[in-house]
Amino acid sequence: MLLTKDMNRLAAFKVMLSSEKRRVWVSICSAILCSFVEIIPWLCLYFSLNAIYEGSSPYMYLATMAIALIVRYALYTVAIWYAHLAAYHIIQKVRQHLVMALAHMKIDKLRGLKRGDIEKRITDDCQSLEPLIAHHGTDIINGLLMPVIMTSFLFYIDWWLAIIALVPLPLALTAQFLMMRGFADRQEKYTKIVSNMHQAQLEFLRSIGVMKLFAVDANSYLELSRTMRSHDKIVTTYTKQMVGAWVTFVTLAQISLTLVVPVAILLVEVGQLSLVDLVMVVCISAGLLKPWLDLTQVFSQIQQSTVSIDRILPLCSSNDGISVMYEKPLQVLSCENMAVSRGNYTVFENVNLNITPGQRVLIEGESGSGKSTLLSTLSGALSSDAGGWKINDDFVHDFDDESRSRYIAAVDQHVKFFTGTLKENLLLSKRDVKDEEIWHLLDAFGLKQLVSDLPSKLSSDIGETNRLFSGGEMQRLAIIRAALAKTPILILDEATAHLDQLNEQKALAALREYSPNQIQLIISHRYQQVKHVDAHFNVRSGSIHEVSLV
Ligand SMILES: Nc1ncnc2c1ncn2[C@@H]1O[C@H](COP(=O)(O)OP(=O)(O)OP(=O)(O)O)[C@@H](O)[C@H]1O
Repeated sequence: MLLTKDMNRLAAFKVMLSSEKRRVWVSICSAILCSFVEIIPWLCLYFSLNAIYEGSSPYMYLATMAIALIVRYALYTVAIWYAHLAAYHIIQKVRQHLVMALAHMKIDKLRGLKRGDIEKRITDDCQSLEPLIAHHGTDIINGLLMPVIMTSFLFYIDWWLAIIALVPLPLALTAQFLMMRGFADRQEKYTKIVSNMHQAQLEFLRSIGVMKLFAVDANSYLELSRTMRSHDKIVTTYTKQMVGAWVTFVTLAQISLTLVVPVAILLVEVGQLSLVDLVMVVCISAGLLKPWLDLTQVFSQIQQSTVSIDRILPLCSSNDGISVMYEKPLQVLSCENMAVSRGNYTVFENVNLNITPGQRVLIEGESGSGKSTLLSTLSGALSSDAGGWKINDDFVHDFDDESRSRYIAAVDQHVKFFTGTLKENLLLSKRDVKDEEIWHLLDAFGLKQLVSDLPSKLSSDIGETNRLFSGGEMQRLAIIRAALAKTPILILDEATAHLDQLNEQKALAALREYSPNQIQLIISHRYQQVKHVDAHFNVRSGSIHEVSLV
């Protein structure tokens, strides 16, 4: 499936349907046949009533009616079954496509997305394609064809009555059109508010622990209260508008019967219409415009589903610039005329640095001075406005994910481990590493005893909850994981903040010994304690100053 974010919703919907072409066609053809077959029981009823009226046997018509009903049921089942199968397959494919697109998204863009919003797009928005594909297609075919077929039957009985039956239609549609003007915009606004509310709810749930600690109640959570108030306001306004429009439309669309029956009785009176014709006219005109009535509801639901397509598309890939594979050995790491801003605030302008393999570089500065910003542009988490980091002569921001991760490993304060064993978590870089090498590092970082005491040692489960280890232990494990990747560059952004002085020294010494040629870029507030430093930079007032080593 080839969805791109530059597509419009119709093109995207076509791409989705064409990925399940066979099932979609079977469903459409069955639904069309089903609508045509539906006229047969009505014809049989008409002919059997006429047969009774004329004193002949109606059984042949009744038998045909029974067969037609069975065929109609079978066709309807096939149409709905195939539409559902197509819908489930398409949703699955769209979800897979989104996951792949997220996996290939540039890391800085990925970091710019909110987790709750991504979750909503992948779960709810994809799910709302289900009614669009599984139900609305067959509903529309049935809804459009049935009134046409039944009106043709009415024309067959008496064309004059058929015209009278259709009189309310233009009135109802005009009323509907006038009252529903601007509906699409309102619907879009509504979906946006629901999405914001969803996001605020997720944020609320995420911070509920802190709120409890400070005894803050739900009403004081500003974002949630604000989005709930907007939701309430918009729902009240829409309900008033919708109810008025709907009642007028339903009343107008259902007056066919009221108009047709008196005229039909008059025609019976003057002998132009038989009693059988009168019965049929009453039956048909009672529900004549009902399918078109239902369609208006279907179309408003379709609006909701198409808004979901609009929300899914921005996550899909487009040609954001081509990432290149890079394999040359690192000779020099440099930062060339780099400017970086965050929001409207320029953090750096014109940064120039040169670092050679084996150098340990210390970066310090006041909180908020831009240390993390500087190194986030190297790890790919942030993009620069101008210039950037280079490995040899090539900009790192042009590298594909795999190349970048072969050169750069990074550890920050927020350690993230995944569900799986300790060993799986330590070997995320997929390098072929023997257990002895892992044990060697665990020993050097003072964690050997701790892991030896675990029930399954390196194969012990370690989940997202990180229950097994303390903050400092988790940080050391994260540094070991980064070290095991054996990248020529390692970024440690406050990665030892939870460690005591002794363990911090031990970890940094172990790192140097394990990879003597590695460039180590270390951000630390306790910079006086970092040993064997080859270059020291102080970040201050949007620029970087080299501090002489004593
Ligand atoms: N998304 C953002 N939008 C606007 N400003 C931001 C954003 N993220 C960070 N900043 C600002 O950029 C500046 C640099 O932040 P950065 O995290 O690089 O500082 P730091 O030196 O690493 O701080 P610390 O030592 O406290 O971690 C800060 O003033 C911060 O408030």
